[in-house]
Amino acid sequence: MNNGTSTGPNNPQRTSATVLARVVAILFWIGAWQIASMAVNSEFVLAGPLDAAAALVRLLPSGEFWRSVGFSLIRIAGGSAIAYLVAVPLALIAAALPTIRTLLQPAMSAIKGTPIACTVVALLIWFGSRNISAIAVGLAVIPAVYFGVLQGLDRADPGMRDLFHTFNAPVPVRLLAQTWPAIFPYLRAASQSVLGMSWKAGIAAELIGVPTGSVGERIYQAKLLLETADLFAWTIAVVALAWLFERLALRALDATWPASAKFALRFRRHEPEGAPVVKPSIANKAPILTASNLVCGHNGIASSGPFGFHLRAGDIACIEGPSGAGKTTLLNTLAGSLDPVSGSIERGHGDTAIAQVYQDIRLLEELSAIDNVMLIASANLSSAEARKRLKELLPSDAIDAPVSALSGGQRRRVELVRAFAASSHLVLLDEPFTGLDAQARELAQAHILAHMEDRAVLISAHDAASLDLPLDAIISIGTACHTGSQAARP
Ligand SMILES: Nc1ncnc2c1ncn2[C@@H]1O[C@H](COP(=O)(O)OP(=O)(O)OP(=O)(O)O)[C@@H](O)[C@H]1O
Repeated sequence: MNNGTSTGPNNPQRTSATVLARVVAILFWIGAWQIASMAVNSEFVLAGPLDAAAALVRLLPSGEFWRSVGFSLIRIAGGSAIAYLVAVPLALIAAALPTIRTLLQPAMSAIKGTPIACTVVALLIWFGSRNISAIAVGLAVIPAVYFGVLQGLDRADPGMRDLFHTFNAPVPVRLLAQTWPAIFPYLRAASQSVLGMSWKAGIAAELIGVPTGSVGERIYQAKLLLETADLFAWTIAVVALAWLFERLALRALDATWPASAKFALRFRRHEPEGAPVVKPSIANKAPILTASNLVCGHNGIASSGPFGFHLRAGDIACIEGPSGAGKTTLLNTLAGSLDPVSGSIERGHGDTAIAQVYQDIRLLEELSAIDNVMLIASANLSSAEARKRLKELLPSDAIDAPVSALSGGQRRRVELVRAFAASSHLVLLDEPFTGLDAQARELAQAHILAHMEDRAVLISAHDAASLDLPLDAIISIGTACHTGSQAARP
């Protein structure tokens, strides 16, 4: 029976019960520690928690305590920060250049696999003891971050990569809005495991090198003088510092997404002053794009074609064919996301700019509809104009909400607005009306006609007759055999 009581993970009763259970568990172990120290009955061998707490209370007000903490904190935090600054760019370079990746692989694996204690002895000989913790921390953090980032890049969503590539987004936009979210979860997981460990590595290095003024030196002195209570007090302080450091660093990392995508809005592509949003039409209406004997497929295996057609400024053409005929494959080949199996695609302008609406939704889910549009839009398109265009197809309250909160049909309409907000010669639309009701479909078709200006538009559909658009050409793709026949514009 449902008595109205929430039983989910956010239930406050459950949360406070969980906290209480944890406190009880901690108290249990502190009690066990106290009983063990009372049984041993020697403060030198095993000081109890009360002795350690008393020692900590004695240490906390002393300037020497905070100077030692500051000494080690600067080196451990500094070593970690430098390690990130080295490892992230190295991973980006290694992901782009296989030779560099192969070259770095054994070095990173060796650093990762070598115990810190062994490394520290050599580091002491080379660099002395003063900054030993920073170097040891750097060596612990670099491989973890490097391999984490590399894994993120290897598993980056190829669809989002194609999106930024097809729309020819500037490099800073790609790095901040595509690369960063791809590596972010992997970097976070690596950071979670390595940041707490960095304190262990740093303090272990200080215990071996005993640099003057460090936490390691204070722990070493406590051990020499058999001040077990002080030893435990320093250990508690180090554990607390490591915990705090990890929490703050992870919070700072968490704050970077989706902030980085919003920051990327500053780097939108700038067209020359006063240039129209649409690229200037090609002289004499020469073809924007010509496909000759074009055979399309995946991994070198042909699935449709050969195609022969051309598209000129202002053309609206339809690729028509049943499910599985090869419409998406042809569009992705024209966009440059897939290589042709054979034949050629000639771009009339050399730099024929392409915008695309994909069959699967490709939006930055955490960003609003307006931010998704503005990220890709021509820098000459004002935010007010983008908002106006979105309002043609979406309710007002959907424009500033994260797109993850929109319906499938609404998200598709955001993609449509984005495609015509970008500066382009050719817009490829892959079944753009999927999931739209009759009225939304009508509005979407009107949006295309209102904003295509001098662009060519190539649109895929199962049946060209279902489109209420003035078509200049229909490219029909056959059924079972997947070989294409097409009617090029006369
Ligand atoms: N990534 C892939 N690797 C290998 N083959 C693929 C891949 N994607 C699609 N195919 C194959 O290519 C052929 C054409 O698929 P495509 O998605 O282009 O068809 P479509 O006409 O767009 O279909 P639909 O209308 O269902 O979207 C199909 O036989 C499909 O199985």
